Amino acid sequence: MRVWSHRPKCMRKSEDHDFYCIFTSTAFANGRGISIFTDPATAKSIAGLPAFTNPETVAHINDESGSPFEKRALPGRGFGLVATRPFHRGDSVFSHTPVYMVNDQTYEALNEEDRLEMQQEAVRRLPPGTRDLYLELHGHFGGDAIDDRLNTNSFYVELDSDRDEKHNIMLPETSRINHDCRPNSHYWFDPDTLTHHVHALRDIQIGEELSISYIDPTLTRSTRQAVLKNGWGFDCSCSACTQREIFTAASDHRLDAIDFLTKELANRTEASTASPETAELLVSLCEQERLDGPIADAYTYAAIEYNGVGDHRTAQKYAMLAIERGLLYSGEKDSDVIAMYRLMADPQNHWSWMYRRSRHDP
Ligand SMILES: C[S@@+](CC[C@H](N)C(=O)[O-])C[C@H]1O[C@@H](n2cnc3c(N)ncnc32)[C@H](O)[C@@H]1O
Repeated sequence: MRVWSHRPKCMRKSEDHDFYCIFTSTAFANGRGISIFTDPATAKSIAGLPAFTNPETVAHINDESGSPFEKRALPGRGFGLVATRPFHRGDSVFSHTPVYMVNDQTYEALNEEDRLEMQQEAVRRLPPGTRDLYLELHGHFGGDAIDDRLNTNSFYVELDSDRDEKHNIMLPETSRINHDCRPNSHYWFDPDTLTHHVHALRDIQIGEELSISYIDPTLTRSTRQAVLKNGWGFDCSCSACTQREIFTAASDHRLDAIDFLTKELANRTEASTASPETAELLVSLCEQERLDGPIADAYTYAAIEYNGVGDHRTAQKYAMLAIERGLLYSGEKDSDVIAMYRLMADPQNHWSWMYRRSRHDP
């Protein structure tokens, strides 16, 4: 069966470069449609994914009937999404398929003028309702309207971790969620079903704005603010950015400690001084910093460290916590989440069993 609804349109910079083409399916995801600007080999592997070969996997993904939130104009932040019913931690907010995907390599591989022309064609080929969703998005930088919306709203994803295949994807509904450095929601992308899932990271009250973090929330305040200003053009006024100086200094100090401890825990050589206490301190700092997503990594380190010294019960406790939080933060296919399922089921046969012991034993 033919996958693409239009004949792919291809361009390349010169004969020394590869072709990059627009591949469109107007039927994808029950008629939502998708345009993909990538190389032919990647398009071929995308066309072989369950998202395309088994349309049922994405037939109901973008259904927002009965959505527990509404789009509202919010002072100083444009539009945002506000909860209309309470969410518990772990509740699904929504899931969507991208309407446009663009390979990162197109910036290198095509002249700027050609790249912009191709993007315009990619959006033009979408079904009218989907095209409108794209065009209605907020643009921050000015210039080419399609590119401006891409730069303001896209999410960066890896399609295949074994290949250097980075793509920016556009999800118009998810792009309505504003930023907070201590967000109440987080997302992850399933490359097999081409589906982007958003979940509540903590309980959310009726009337509370849904938020995600656009950046690494473990950065210190001045760095977070600079990245947000450069990348999205706003001065962050979230509670972590606007607390009194003495609280900011304490927060930055904790964030520096989180960075230091994480590096120590990631060091699996005999030279590492990491221990269960190191991991406990990391967990505690993440709690104090309200890092409800990154704490998944701290739980993972704690499980490994406890298993590394032969305390399998505490290792299993942290593995369970890592799974619960990791499913919200990184998804079920994440390698750490999979490793924690394995450790939970059989700690003594996990690679980490007693691995720190060799450091001390003669
Ligand atoms: C991905 S869009 C988010 C939705 C956007 N508010 C809208 O109206 O479509 C990103 C843009 O939203 C605004 N924004 C997001 N989070 C914000 C925040 N915490 N404070 C102020 N503006 C924010 C900025 O203009 C940013 O460039």
